[in-house]
Amino acid sequence: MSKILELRNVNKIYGTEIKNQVLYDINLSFEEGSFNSIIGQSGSGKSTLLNIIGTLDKATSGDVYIEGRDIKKMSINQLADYRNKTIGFVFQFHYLLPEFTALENVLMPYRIQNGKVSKEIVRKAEEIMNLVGLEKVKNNMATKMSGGQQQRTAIARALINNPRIILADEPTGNLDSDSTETIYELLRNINEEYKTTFLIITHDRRIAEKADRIVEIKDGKINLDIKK
Ligand SMILES: Nc1ncnc2c1ncn2[C@@H]1O[C@H](COP(=O)(O)OP(=O)(O)OP(=O)(O)O)[C@@H](O)[C@H]1O
Repeated sequence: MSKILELRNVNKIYGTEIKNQVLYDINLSFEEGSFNSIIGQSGSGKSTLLNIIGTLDKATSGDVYIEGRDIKKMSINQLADYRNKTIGFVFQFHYLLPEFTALENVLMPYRIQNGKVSKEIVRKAEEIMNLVGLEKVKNNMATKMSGGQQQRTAIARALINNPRIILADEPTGNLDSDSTETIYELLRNINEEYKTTFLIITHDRRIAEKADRIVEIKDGKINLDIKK
């Protein structure tokens, strides 16, 4: 397997006058197609780490390589392209657009990237929605679905552009334990079917232990790194 992500000596400091160092010299790499969980107490720096990998935030120092490319050397356009094509994001709060249907929400990243959608891409969106068990509610307004259905819509949306990496920040944080299990099985299936690399932040140790690797962040440092 090859490395799809690598962080070298990544530090993050927030603030200019009052400095708050949140990440200390993080060195980590992730194999293509691996299923990883990131755990740690609230405030330990998990989201900051994921946001840096997703280029939503910048490291104060250190290097991040994605598919072997140094993200510091990418232009703004290349970075936007990378965010859209290589990465799929899933957040605790799914940020679906309420005035659109589930299907239209799933199509949105494609529309943003390409301007318009073809029949083919609508078919693909429908296939993904079938995969995540949304065939019956695909034309419902986003607000007229259950929490679990909304989260599955967000997962389908993250998949539409065939990302190589999915970054998920507490994707089941607001769901009950049955829906949590279902969503994790779904993410695992996607990982196995498409060999998509997953980095998932979770508070739930039970869920974390199902991953191939558990990285624990404590006070901005890697405290544990367990590979199975
Ligand atoms: N944009 C920001 N500006 C300033 N400080 C921030 C910012 N984002 C996060 N922090 C600080 O960085 C630290 C780490 O936050 P982060 O969100 O990465 O933690 P976390 O482990 O994801 O926590 P949680 O599990 O509660 O989501 C916290 O002390 C937080 O206050």
